[in-house]
Amino acid sequence: MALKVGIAGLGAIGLHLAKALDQGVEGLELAAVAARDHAKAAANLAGFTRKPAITSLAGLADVADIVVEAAPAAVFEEVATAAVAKGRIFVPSSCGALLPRMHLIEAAKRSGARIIVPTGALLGLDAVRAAAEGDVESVTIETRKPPRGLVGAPYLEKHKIDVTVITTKTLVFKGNAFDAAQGFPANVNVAAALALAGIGPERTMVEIWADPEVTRNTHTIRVEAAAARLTMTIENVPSEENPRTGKITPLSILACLRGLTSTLKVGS
Ligand SMILES: NC(=O)C1=CN([C@@H]2O[C@H](COP(=O)(O)OP(=O)(O)OC[C@H]3O[C@@H](n4cnc5c(N)ncnc54)[C@H](OP(=O)(O)O)[C@@H]3O)[C@@H](O)[C@H]2O)C=CC1
Ligand SMILES: O=C([O-])CC(=O)C(=O)O
Repeated sequence: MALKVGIAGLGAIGLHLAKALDQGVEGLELAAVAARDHAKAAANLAGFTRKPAITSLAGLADVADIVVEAAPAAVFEEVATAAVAKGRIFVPSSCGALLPRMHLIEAAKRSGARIIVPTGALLGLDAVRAAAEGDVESVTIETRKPPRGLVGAPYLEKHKIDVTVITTKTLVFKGNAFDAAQGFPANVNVAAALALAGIGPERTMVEIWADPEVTRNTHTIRVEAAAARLTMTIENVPSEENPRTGKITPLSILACLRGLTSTLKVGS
């Protein structure tokens, strides 16, 4: 029987994922979505072959085996708490919001839920996880975004940094992944995912650059480990709906969901 999928948020990630599931993915069925604006959601779902139910954020966990969170970080807790309490498979996009809520992992152990953080807009988490089974000296991520992809970040507002007037590449943040995720909740979920895959949010170091010379959201990770040295870069095409979000993100989550049911799964 197909696993039922619920999606919180129908934006750059959620709507693309919903469309892909509606087109048919073996072993998965789109059962429900949660949206802020139900009329807008109904319009977005109008052409779907099988219309999913529209529920509340917490209500997704009542009908879905797999709850995908693809909403603003501000509502993460509502989706996550219900999914974990009901023992579902929880797939967070706003994984930066998981860092200050590690109690959810203990709650998942009690309920039987699983929390599966997708690679999302990043790359190489298979190799980082493998390296972290041994000794790792350092993990860093350097993120370069067109300035418009950083607008609205609380860290920039707090420090009165106006990225819209930047004309040359500028380092706007340097620190650990925990602080990066708090200061840039809609911009560097990749840093949180990297931290969770490797050596944790305190030891994972992050640089964020506002760079008018780049057109893509570009992430370079560097790992110095006993078993290997890794340097990898991904250059993400920003999505039309949300320039902060690379187009690869819903594709990565789709690949992650396929991996939950497929007979052949490639990569760790
Ligand atoms: N892990 C990763 O690699 C990546 C993670 N992300 C993160 O994933 C999350 C989603 O990103 P993205 O799809 O680009 O964001 P969008 O802003 O494009 O979409 C978010 C959606 O959530 C909806 N929404 C807002 N409030 C609520 C609510 N209370 N209940 C239900 N739905 C709500 C919005 O509706 P409306 O438009 O009507 O307000 C919108 O449809 C973000 O936190 C983002 O930072 C993004 C890229 C990569
Ligand atoms: O990590 C994020 O939140 C989004 C991001 O940088 C990208 O999509 O390239």
